[in-house]
Amino acid sequence: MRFDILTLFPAMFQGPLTESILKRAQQAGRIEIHLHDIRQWTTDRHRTADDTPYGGGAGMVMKAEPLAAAIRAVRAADERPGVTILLTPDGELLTQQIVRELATLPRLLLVCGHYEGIDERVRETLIDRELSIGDYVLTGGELAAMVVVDAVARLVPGVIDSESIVEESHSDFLLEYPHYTRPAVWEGRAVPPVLLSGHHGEIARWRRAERLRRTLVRRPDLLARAAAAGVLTKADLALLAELGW
Ligand SMILES: Nc1nonc1C(=O)NCc1ccc(Cl)cc1
Repeated sequence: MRFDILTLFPAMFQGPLTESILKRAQQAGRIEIHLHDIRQWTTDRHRTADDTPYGGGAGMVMKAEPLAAAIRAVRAADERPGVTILLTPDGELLTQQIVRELATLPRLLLVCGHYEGIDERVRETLIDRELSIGDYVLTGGELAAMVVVDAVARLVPGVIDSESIVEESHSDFLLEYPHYTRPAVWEGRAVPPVLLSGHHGEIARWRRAERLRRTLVRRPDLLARAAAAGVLTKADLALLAELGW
């Protein structure tokens, strides 16, 4: 899978995309990440990528010409079809469902907005989808783009071991079960005995029950979505009834 990131601050991506899992995934050729500095497509001496807003008001707006030229040039750089996404607070809220959908694409172009916004005419003509990583405002779209790359790349085959993807939380709307490792007792707190029992069926039932209980307590909204999606079994519903759901 190929990721193209269009940004005014390519240097911000050193670190998250050049370390650990994403670094290994790139070295293994599972994913490609190309960074593009939007200023490369400015045409004036001052390399102007933003300007004051029509109608007045504070802040600056990203100019249409350089951004549009950058998007068109980057799209043309690879024949694989891609979806062009703007990261912005007023986009569709990113969920694991959307991440899974994006991970099936051959290519993603991520446009990192900045300042007060980008010229609306670029959004109308060149942006396919607008995504937000949450209801808060960042200084720009770069961190959001890193989040999208991280979440999507980890679902690309071969990037992480496939069994941990199957079990992961939010894959079926439910939160994760609690995890433990050695020592068996830490500061007087013992690991739940069932996990040391070797009874794999009981362990699986305990873990499922913990996922349901935690989701009920922490994210009842997700539980409702799980029910609506039909991913709760009769045993789940019976247990949830005991928990008062
Ligand atoms: N929350 C978020 N989820 O995705 N992006 C954000 C975010 O705050 N971006 C800052 C920002 C600011 C201006 C423009 Cl034009 C675009 C993006």
